[in-house]
Parts: sequence; structure tokens; C-alpha cells
Amino acid sequence: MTHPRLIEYPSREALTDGLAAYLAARLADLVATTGRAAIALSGGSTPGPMLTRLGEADLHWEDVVVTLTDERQVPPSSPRSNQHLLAETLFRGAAAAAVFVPLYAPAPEPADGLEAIAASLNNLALPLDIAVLGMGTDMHTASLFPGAVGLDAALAADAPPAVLITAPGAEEPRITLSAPVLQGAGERHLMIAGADKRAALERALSLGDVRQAPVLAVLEDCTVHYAD
Ligand SMILES: O=C1O[C@H](COP(=O)(O)O)[C@@H](O)[C@H](O)[C@H]1O
Repeated sequence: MTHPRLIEYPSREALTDGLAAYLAARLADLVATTGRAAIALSGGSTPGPMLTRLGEADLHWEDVVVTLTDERQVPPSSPRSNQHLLAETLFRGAAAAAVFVPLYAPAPEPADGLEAIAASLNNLALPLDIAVLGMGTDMHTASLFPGAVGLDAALAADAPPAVLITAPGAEEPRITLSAPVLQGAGERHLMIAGADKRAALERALSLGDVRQAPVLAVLEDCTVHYAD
């Protein structure tokens, strides 16, 4: 695998501003040239300020489909929900006009919602134009966790678009976009901050084993956006 492109920003503020400006320009360009754009965004603790900035962008959000790379199977009212994070950041701005495809369906068991989520993804969001990923220090991306039940299913070439994951490192079951969906995005970006994340990325590249370091599944033709 070729190493991903690395853009190193002088500060986290510069990372926020630079990536948000890039994504806003790309979405505007996609809408102008094709009439639509579909983007998958990550949750977690890193992207909040970037999502707020992106949501303020002046573009035709009504022609943009937004989904998540992964979701904790908790109601959207929970602070642990990635959908909740979008509501508090991206969708506070003009981006509220976008079409949103959630990865959470209220159902007795998380697996019961998978079929409806896959149908919504197929109808509205796929193929993705852009995937913006994050990474944990355990080298997970989206909810592709090392050692997870469901990891092999999510990495398979014929994986469905959304896969249920339970992982030792995750407090609740998750639904993640599968590797083929993320690999099929027109462009991939990995947003990481902190020396520990950079070291984890280097470790993943040196391990070279996608089951130990699932982030490897999305690094081909990926741009890494990094600040200390
Ligand atoms: O659990 C998650 O973690 C990753 C990384 O999050 P961070 O808190 O270390 O920034 C994130 O990309 C993913 O969407 C999220 O569900």
C-alpha cells in the first residue's frame, strides 16, 4: 500500500479551518457540477469544531446528503451519539438544510435496524463522494475496531453497506459503514490530532495487518490531516 498523503497544520485551529474550508469548497463544486454531493462524517472527540465551521458554509446544503461513518447504538438524545454531535455542531448552521441519513434506527435490537439503514444508504447516500474519518489510538477507524465481533464481516469485499459491531473497546454496540463503502468514496480524509494519534498511524503502517490495525482499510488514496 502506498503511504497516505500527509497535510500537517501548525495548530488544531488551522486544522479546523483548513479542512472545513476544503470540504465546503469540494461540496459546493460537486453540487455545481453534478447537482448533488454525499459526505460521511465521523464523530468522537476530535471533529466538533471542524463540523461547526463546515456547517456555517454558504452552499446549497439542500443538495447535500450527510451520513456518519459510524454510530453508537444509543438514542440521538444521548451525548454519546454521533448524531447528537452533528446536531450540536454541523446542523446548527446552514447545513441544517441537508438531507441526513442516520445510522441509528429505534428497534428492539440494533441488528433489527440494519436492513432499513442499508436501504436508506443505498437510496440516498451511496456512493459517497467524500468520507471524513477519525482514528482512535487503538487504530480503529469508523467503528472498525481491532478484535471486534463483526470486523471480518465489515472488511469483506462483499460486505453490506452497514455492519453491526461489538468490540471490547466500545461501551455499546455500533453500526459502521463497511470497508467497501468507505473504500468506494470518491475521496477519503483522515483527521487526527495529537502525537499519540500520529504514533498510532505510524504503528498501523508498520504492522501492515488490517485486522490488528483496521485504519489500514481506508488509507489507500487517503489524505491525512494532522495537527499536534
Ligand atoms: O468512537 C469513535 O472514535 C473515532 C475516533 O474518535 P476520537 O474521539 O479519538 O476523535 C471516530 O472517528 C468515530 O467516528 C467514533 O465513533
